[in-house]
Amino acid sequence: MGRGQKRGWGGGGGRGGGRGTDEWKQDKRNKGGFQQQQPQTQRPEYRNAAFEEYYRAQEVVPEGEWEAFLATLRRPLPVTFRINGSGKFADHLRDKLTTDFFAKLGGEELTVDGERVVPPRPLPWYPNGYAWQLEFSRNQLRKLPLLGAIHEFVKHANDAGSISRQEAVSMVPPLFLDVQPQHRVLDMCAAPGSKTFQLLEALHAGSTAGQSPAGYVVANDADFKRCNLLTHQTKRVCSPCLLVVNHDAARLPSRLYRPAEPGSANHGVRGSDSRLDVRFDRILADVPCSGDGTMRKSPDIWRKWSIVGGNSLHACQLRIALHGAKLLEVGGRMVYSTCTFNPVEDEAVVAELLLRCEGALELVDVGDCLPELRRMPGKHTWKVKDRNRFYSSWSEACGDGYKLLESMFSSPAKQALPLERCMRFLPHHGDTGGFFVAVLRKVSELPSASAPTKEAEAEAEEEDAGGDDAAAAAAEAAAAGAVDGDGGEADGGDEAAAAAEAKEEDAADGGEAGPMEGVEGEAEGEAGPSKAEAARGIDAARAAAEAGVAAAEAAVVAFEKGDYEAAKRALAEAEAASRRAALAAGQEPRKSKAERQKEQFAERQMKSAAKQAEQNARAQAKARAAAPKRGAEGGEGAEGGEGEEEAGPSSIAQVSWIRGGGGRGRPVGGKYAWIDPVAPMEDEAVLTSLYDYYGMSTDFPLRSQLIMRSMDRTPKRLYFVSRSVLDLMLADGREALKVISTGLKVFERQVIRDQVNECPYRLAQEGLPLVLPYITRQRVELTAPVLLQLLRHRNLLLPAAAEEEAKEADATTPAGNPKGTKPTLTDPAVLAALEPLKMGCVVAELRAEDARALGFALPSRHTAAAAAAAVDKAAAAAQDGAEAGDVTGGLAANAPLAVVAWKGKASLAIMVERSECEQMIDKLSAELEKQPGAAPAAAAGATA
Ligand SMILES: C[S@@+](CC[C@H](N)C(=O)[O-])C[C@H]1O[C@@H](n2cnc3c(N)ncnc32)[C@H](O)[C@@H]1O
Repeated sequence: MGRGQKRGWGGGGGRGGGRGTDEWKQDKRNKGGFQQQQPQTQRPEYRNAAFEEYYRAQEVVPEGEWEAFLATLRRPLPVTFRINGSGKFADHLRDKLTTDFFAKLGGEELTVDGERVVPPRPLPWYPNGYAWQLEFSRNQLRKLPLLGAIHEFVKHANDAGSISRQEAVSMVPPLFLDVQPQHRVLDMCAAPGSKTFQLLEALHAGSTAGQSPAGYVVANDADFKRCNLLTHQTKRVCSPCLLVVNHDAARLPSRLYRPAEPGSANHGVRGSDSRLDVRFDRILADVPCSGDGTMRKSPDIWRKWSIVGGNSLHACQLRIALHGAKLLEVGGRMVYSTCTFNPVEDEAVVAELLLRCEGALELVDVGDCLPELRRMPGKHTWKVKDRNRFYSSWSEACGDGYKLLESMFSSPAKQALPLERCMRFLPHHGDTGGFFVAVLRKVSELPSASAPTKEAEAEAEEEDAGGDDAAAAAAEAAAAGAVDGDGGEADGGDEAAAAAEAKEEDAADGGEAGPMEGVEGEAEGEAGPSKAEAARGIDAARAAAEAGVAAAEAAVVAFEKGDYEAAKRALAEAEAASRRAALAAGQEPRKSKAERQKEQFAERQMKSAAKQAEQNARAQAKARAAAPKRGAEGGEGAEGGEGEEEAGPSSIAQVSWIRGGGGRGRPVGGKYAWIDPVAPMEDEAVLTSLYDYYGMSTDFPLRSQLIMRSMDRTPKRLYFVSRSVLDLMLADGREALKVISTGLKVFERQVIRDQVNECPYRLAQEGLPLVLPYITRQRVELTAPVLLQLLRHRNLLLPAAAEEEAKEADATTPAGNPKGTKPTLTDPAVLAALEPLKMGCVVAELRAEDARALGFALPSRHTAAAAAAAVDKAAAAAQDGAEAGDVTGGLAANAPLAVVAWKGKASLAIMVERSECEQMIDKLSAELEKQPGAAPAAAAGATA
């Protein structure tokens, strides 16, 4: 496809430099992820002399390939996607795409208006043929119905979570990380979460429904809003093993402290807290970068590119990488990646990291892995340029260079490192974007890390005990400001402030000088205030921010009392203090992140107070009303039950621990008061009703691993967290971790007004694969045709109600059909099985016999002990290098076919999103059609 042509499913049109942010914008603009290319006349000219001069000089492109490199960069990016999960369903999707669609396109010779249709191709290096590349022009899409059908299919699959659209080279770093189910994994710069998704999939590989792997993934991003996006994007993995946190990656807590239990001999004794050194087996440092490898997707970078972007991010990237090295377990693996070609952000960071770690970290030779993935070896020498000229060495630049750091330069010591083991992916080699990946292994403790001094430890405890959340908030605001809204360029002042505070954190963290030393100093020396100035700024920032937090807490108290005027005054005070904190931290007097968060928090409090008052009034009115009202019955209508919470001060839950925010109902406001809390569900009445109603085996750890994200006694949703994630949160008694989200939604509150409500919670479809094996009641098995019928119609009348309907239905339609007759459940075996079940939530699942015949996962029933044993077995097998099984559990895509449904008086209705239903319909009917002698009608399911 030539430069002037429009691509039907192209990237393009993105604003700004950062790939992460740009991916986010694309996702927001176009849910299906397939956007139309802008007409060429609206495009900027794809030239940038500074870019060309810089990269010609760096010699990152092999001799003779420069024109091909530039030409490819100027073309839009083909669409690439990967199939989520693995095992039968993933294979089914791949095979369907191949046989039903791609094969029908024929070979190379297909043309539309003389333009060749590029055949879809699997990415040859991606395992199992699960990743594909498509490249159709808009004209082709319009004129060739089959391409339109492919477009629709892929769009639906994307919506339903069966595939993920992701840039080809962005799929690479997780593949080199080699995550196994027992690993503690950290994704340092995770939003919007496409790689976190892959990491979670790898963690769950080999587990079956009902199992949680022993490991976990901590996904971090400095940007609060993007953390929410990350939470949303990774929801589809349905994992209880994910913890999303919001920190500057270079300041992620490396130690957690757990106070002695109340009642124990040491309770309240200073210094008696137990300490957990936070370490990870796998770390992905996919750092913020100048993003010029994404030019094909974000052509704006052609216009914006300048040398400043990469140079100003180098120190931040190095700080993140160094902190990653510190958090890495000995024997563990870390992948450092960027989407830039720039050696200053790539090899320079890796080389400096290796030198500072003095042999504790080494580059892994992955030359044998993914041999079909073409790559260029890393470079040993490169040049550094400031706004004036190129320099070949630090000695040449140290007097004259503008805002340059020694760590940016190559040196004889760096040249001796095996930097050729780094990998650079060039766009014209695989028709992709550009990327850089280095795979590192920690072979010993970092220098000086193993023996922090006594003073440093005492200092660290002092610092932690002080609970300087305000300073942390100010620092995080500064750190987050280091990347502009479009995900790329550092702002010198913010960067320096963040760096200064990072230094403070390092001291508090045990004074591990060694490899960390100098990064911040250099950044300060060149780009920001002096150390003394920075320290004074921090003190002032801390004082102001503490005042801000106190005022915000006063605002919360006032809101809770209903004194809105006092609350507004306190909020104004909090805002002013927050502005002072930002100024003192060396930021521009624009609104800081902390300010915005506090404002949003206050706004939420205001809304929640108003809602509470309204609910109170409603509850009172309801109590006064004598006559029972007819309630919603089943199906989507029943979801209205969510608003049925009682209100008032008595509705605040009393729990044994809280992490994160707390807000309303939390006596001291909580460290991160503006974030939803994480607290255990400890209401015995609710727990008992869950166990009883669903007949859950008592070894399923609802009592310890069910959490809520609000302090209401009747929270709307209940989430299940894996033991490993829970342990991490419990170890964090001082709330060093700023938890944004965790847990897999397993129950949702559901109250039906005219029905005795035996259990106030229905199951949530996303948590079903996890809990179903432990459920012994309220399950009904359906034959494949009946399940298909239910999925298609969503609501099936029960016979008695159907008779009523029929009586009411007068005469017939003009076509002679009975008027008003709705799809009805008539299968006697299913009706008999449904009969003894209580009204309310039920699980409708494909019966074992049909599942076996059609090759689906069997409905499973097992105990927690058996699941734990299976997890251990899988972990041991993984450690021995055995292949993971072909079933990936914890992922809805590979669970047995089952849906959350509602048995009402008149009908059986399912409570599953339409797009998910469509995927199930597709899978089920495809398998039914394959059955010998299957009539198309049978495959289509009964329609009456
Ligand atoms: C390249 S994007 C990450 C893309 C992501 N790994 C993915 O595959 O979806 C870089 C991310 O780093 C975040 N970020 C920037 N500075 C950071 C810092 N100091 N600490 C942690 N995250 C940071 C940005 O908000 C952005 O989301």
